Amino acid sequence: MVLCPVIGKLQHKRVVLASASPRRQEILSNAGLRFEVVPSRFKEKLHKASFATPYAYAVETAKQKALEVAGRMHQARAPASASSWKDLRAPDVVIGADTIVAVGAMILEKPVDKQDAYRMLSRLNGKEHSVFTGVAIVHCCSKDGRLDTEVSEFYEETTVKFSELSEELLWEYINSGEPMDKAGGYGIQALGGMLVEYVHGDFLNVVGFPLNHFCKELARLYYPPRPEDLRRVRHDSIPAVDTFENLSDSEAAGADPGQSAKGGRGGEQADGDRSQAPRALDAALNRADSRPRFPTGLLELMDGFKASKVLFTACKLKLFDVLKDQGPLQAVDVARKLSTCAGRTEQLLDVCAALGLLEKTRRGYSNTEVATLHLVSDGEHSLQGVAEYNDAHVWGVFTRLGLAVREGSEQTRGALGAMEEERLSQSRELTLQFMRAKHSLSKLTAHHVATAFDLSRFASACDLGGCTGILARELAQEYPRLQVTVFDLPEVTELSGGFQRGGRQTERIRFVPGDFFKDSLPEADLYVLSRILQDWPDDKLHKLLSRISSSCKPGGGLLVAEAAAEEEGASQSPRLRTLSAGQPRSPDEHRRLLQRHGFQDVRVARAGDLLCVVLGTRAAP
Ligand SMILES: Cc1cn([C@@H]2O[C@H](COP(=O)(O)OP(=O)(O)OP(=O)(O)O)[C@@H](O)[C@H]2O)c(=O)[nH]c1=O
Repeated sequence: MVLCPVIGKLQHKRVVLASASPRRQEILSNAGLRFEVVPSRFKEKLHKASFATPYAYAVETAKQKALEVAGRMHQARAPASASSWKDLRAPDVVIGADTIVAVGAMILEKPVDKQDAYRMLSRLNGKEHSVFTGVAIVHCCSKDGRLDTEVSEFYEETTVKFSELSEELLWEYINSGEPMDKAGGYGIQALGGMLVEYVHGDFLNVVGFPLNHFCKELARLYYPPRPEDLRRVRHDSIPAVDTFENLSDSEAAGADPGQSAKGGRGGEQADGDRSQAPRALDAALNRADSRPRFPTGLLELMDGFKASKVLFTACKLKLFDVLKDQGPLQAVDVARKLSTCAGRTEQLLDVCAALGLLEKTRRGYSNTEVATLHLVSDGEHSLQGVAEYNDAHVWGVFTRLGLAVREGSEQTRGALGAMEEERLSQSRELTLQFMRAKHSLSKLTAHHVATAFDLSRFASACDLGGCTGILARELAQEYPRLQVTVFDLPEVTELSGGFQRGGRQTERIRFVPGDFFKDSLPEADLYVLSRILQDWPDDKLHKLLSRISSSCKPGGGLLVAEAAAEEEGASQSPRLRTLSAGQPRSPDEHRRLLQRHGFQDVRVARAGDLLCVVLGTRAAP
């Protein structure tokens, strides 16, 4: 995965493709680049004879295309302008490209009509020619209202050989209409591919964009040190989220108490910051001298809470639901539908787009695939419940983290993740929120847990802390003989009815209220603990395992599914660890834990990306 980080360098920038070519758009979006399309109005009218080589012409045309768009967008943002771009951030990067076909010194562009296409194709017939694409990457920066640009340019050459083609075939091809919007009068990616005997070089370069060279150029711009560029270091934080730094409404102020001290970088100033050409910055960051490397990961961590809050807020406002039903929508229309402030809504939408949750095009904002799948409330795989619970509860719990660490008291231990415990004393609404969160997470993992091992030898199972019964349903579906008991606190089992869907297997599932620390456990051949141990500190965990061990018959089983830590002693990713009160454990540590409590033949398997699943058999006492 060499290319992703390179493309990722542009992730938080406003990138504009100054091209109407659908092929370029496709090549770049397939590569994972997020950008807007603003076709250039630059007329391809440079005097060809004044260029020493065909590629010099292509490069200059590409540059003029990109500069025209950068200039137009910059001007449109001027206060006097009536343009709809006025309120938008200026582009950080504008990409222009120009593809030409060259036979010797002759340059062929797009044919103007069928006769022109015929002239071009006849010239190419049976011969080798070169396809050049010139590319310009223009980094823009607004200084005192003036547009400052830094241009990187390059070209790529590919050699193409046409077969000997009959007149009839050429005309048939011309009449297909394909040649008309393509340099040299052919499209190698479609019917034109049949005319081609061989290609030497980058195929995508012929199609319209040399992706490989582009990535190398980005790597050159963003990674290696260049001593002449080591002029200054700037902090290029998470720009998209910075957008909210000058929020003045009370919610934002509460979320970021330190923001007023930062001196609120507003629109123009922030633009100037983030629009810096990357070379000076990144080269400086990678310098080989004694200065430390730029702590990008650390700074992202510092800002991570803002991104979470943006996501929670968008979910709470039902932003993704509105866009699912009615998108794409412009910011004002979203604001109208949500009854929110238009300016702030636009900021929220832009940040969501920068975070990859929304797509922004000229037609407006729409959900990305991940938002459609996981952030729309009624989706089968919706994680809205997790967002809602984290926002309503976990967020507040974590604000007491300092106190919890200092005092270590029972009341504040929840700040380290023992949500279960804290939930007990809370309201019915909070219990429901917790259940919705667990329900949506279980939906993601239940199938993996149920199928990590062949459990068909067990006739009955008891899912301890099984909440809404998602895993129980999956187990019952997977093992047609299996009777499953869901054992959870009375306030949970009481509310679990609201989460049930009908289905043949439900008669094999029963819900039993109880506390696994106090009440006797229902009888079962197999006990299941899915994402339970991580919520408890060692003393409670050993108490629970020893109770299970006493209830389990020899030959019975214990199936444990937990967030996976990579290896011995390795900690889990922060994403997982923040949910845990207990220690993160590696698969081997889980194995030893089960062995210590009388289980043998302990086997370990991975379940999806998230969980490790451990199965042990109760030895005879
Ligand atoms: C040889 C070849 C070219 N093309 C297309 O030819 C256009 C070149 O014209 P351009 O002037 O560089 O681009 P444009 O289409 O006018 O767009 P713009 O960048 O806005 O000027 C681009 O489309 C290319 O994909 C193909 O699709 N397949 C091929 O095999």
